[in-house]
Amino acid sequence: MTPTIDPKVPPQHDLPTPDPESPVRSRKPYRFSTLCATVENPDQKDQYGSSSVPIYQSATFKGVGNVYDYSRSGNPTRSHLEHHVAKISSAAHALTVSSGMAALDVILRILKPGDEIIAGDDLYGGTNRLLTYIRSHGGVIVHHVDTTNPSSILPFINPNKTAMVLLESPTNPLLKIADIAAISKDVKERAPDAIVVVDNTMMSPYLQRPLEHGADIVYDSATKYLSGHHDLMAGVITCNRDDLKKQMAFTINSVGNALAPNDCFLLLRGTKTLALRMDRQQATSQLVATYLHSLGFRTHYPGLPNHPGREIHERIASGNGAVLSFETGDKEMSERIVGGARLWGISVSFGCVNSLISMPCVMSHASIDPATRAARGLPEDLIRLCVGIEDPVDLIDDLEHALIDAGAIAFDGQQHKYTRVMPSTNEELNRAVEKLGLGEADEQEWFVSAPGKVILFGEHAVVHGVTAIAASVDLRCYGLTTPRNDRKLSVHFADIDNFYHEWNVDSLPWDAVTPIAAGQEHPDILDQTLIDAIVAGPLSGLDEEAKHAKTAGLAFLYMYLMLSHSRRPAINFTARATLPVGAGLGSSASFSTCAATALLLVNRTISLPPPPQPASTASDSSAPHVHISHQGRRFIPPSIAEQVNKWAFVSEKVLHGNPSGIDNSVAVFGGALAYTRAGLAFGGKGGMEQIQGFKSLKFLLTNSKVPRDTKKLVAGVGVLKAEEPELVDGILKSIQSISEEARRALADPELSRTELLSALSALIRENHQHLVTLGVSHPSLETIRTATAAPPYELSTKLTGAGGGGCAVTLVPDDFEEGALDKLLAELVNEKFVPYLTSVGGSGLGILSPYTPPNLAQPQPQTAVPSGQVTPPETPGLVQIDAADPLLRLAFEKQGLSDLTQWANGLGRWMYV
Ligand SMILES: Nc1ncnc2c1ncn2[C@@H]1O[C@H](COP(=O)(O)OP(=O)(O)O)[C@@H](O)[C@H]1O
Ligand SMILES: C[C@@](O)(CCOP(=O)(O)O)CC(=O)O
Repeated sequence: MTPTIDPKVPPQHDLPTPDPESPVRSRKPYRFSTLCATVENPDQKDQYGSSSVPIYQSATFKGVGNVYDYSRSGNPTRSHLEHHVAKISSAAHALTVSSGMAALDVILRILKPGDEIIAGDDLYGGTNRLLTYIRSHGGVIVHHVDTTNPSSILPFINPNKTAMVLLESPTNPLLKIADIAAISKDVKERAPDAIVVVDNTMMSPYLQRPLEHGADIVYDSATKYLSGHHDLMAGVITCNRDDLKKQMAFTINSVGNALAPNDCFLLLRGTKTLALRMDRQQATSQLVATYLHSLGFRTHYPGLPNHPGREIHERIASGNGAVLSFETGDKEMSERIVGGARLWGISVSFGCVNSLISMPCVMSHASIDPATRAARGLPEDLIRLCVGIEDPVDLIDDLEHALIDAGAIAFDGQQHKYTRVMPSTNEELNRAVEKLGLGEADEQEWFVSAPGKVILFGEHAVVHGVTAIAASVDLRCYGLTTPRNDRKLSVHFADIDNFYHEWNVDSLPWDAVTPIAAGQEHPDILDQTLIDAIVAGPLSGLDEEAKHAKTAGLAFLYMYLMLSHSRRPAINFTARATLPVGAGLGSSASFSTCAATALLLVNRTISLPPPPQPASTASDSSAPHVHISHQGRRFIPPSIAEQVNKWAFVSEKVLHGNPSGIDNSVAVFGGALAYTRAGLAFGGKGGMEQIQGFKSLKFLLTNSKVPRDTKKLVAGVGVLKAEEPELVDGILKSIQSISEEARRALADPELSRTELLSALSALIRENHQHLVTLGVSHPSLETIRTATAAPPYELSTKLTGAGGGGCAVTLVPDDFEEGALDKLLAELVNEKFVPYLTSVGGSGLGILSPYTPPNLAQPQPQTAVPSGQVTPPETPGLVQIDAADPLLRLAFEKQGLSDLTQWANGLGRWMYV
């Protein structure tokens, strides 16, 4: 596919600049508005000299071999229009069809199954819908990336597969800027056959001509500025390449979606005033944007000095257009503003001479499901304004009235002017939670959590392919990402000596990253080059004493660099856990799961399914039934859980060298699992299976408080296995049969409760002895074992996790007397151990829903309150919030550890795997 026209040389137009009349003063080429107003086609002179192009309202044309025969294939009014559009677009060819979406459809039909498209992630809803359709019905692979960052496209360009890159700039409705020129150059260098397509509707050919910046095809919804009056629907396509024009003209003729003669006439008339309308509309837009910005609303308009893409936009376009959007901080307030405006008509679309107001999330972008909207950072409270040609004073006056009536601004007697009424602190906080995941480039907030684990049988042996049995514990790690606006990345590990560190995003070792191609998974082996680059770069200045934080930082940075290569978001990540760190209860896996989930969400590698349906009422039997009782369990689909699990395993490898994967699997999936490492399967094929029964068992976990190093302990068993293979193999076999026996006992309905408990007790003692032989016990663990085994307790205890210190787990029978338990706990505490009576088998990975109304001020009570009893108000816990800081982060970091879980649960609805 070689272009027959050099796109760098604009084609000559048929409205020639008149010859110089004087040798000293030459005539200049006609300017845009002159071209617009002058509809002339030397090849189509009208026989009567009509001043306006006539409407050839005829389906057929008589005769054989004439220029026109059937209006589906060609019509004189349409030819006039297409000639005119090509002229004002500086294009060799123009085609006109029945709508902007019809234009995109014609363009997309160039693709074949298996082709790949790279498209933006802030696209018009209709474009998104059509792309989704061709993905599911046309076998075309669509990658949505942040096109406002040219380097985000690079990892997705495949010289053999990328067939099209679809851009919008400015995007609608967030007005983000894509560098069409730089992206076109990058694409052409890497995939010369790929076609760059630009939706230029927001700008029109007056303000931006992407063909001049390297695009191959440009299309406009001519329903907007080109026609200007919202009295017709049309789409135009322009290009310089003959081959592309031929192919698209073939499609138009085949499907019959060319623009009808009457609409061609109206569109031709509309284009004559394009420049005049646009000049007025964008001048007023600048005034409106400045007005809203000065009131303190977050306003998106490329004409504002703080617009992040302003410089690029000025390079590729000659004006800022007449669409802008702003955020109020409160969806209901936005609805009141939109409802209160009179001159601004509530309507979808834009480009009309009349001004319009809308809320994209409930109108033009409603066809994008809420989860995708959230993932792509479209704020639910966003108001879009499309400015018309009315008097600017009237427009601003009307908007001001709507803002006042909605309570968004109020008169400040001291300042003698209207100022913004900030949503109250709680509303701001609610908004902060509501914005979880609703981030645009600089707005990612996700709150996630994952449980720790207790291994009942099979630790260490599981590394070598033996089946292990583990369950989640009700102690959790929490992770929160919040946006930063200073191009920095920071981590705050509150549990590791309150470690905090920040880096400039752009100075991270990006060059050392080999991005993982779309659709591929992280390889089994870690990228040592990247690890070395992180250790030698961002981690090099850190204090040697911060060893644990450094390892956690390494795991976090490794995932950040791999996952954020295209987006490079500036964020803070804070982790806090109610779990003891490094005690054998899987703190590293729950941390890894939180970090992996947050990074996958921030980078939009995963996005949540749409919000749950509202609960059905008894009177509405037709509504889908929703299980309120499961409290969001099973909301996160297995595909997302598996992806998180893979990345959590990557992080575990960074932290532990050769982990089995059991800890992260429990942290992600929750419940109780029989887990066998894939690839090594000792007792059969690898995999994991949920097992029931643990929830009803009572366990005592005792932290010896002796620090240990999982990596070294796992490596130590590896060395022993190499040195004494027979001994270790024998132990592995025995542990395999212990796990199998435990699984059988738990699943056996015939076994009485007493028999089950005594079988498990025996297996616990046996397993512990094998771990002693493997050399991973510790005197402190033996002390705990002896104390719990002594009369009158006579309980069975084993070490759990890597051993060498850390925790021991003790099975507590149902009928174990409470007084005896208290006495045992007191003895353990007396020995300076920390006992926990935990419950096991609860939920795995949780993500705080971005959909539900949050409840920051009043955490949900955790226990059921008998009816009739008044619940005393909970202490909000959110006190002393520094308004300058991101509220949610501050509240999270300040929350007391003992209340952390209750506080987090009270924030809103958690969705679990
Ligand atoms: N809440 C946390 N914040 C930051 N890093 C953590 C956290 N929890 C665990 N880690 C990382 O995991 C390491 C502990 O792993 P490990 O010794 O295996 O303990 P565990 O048995 O609890 O998983 C820590 O040194 C740290 O690097
Ligand atoms: C020893 C081992 O079986 C469990 C490690 O648990 P922990 O790090 O002590 O929580 C190692 C593994 O399975 O990766």
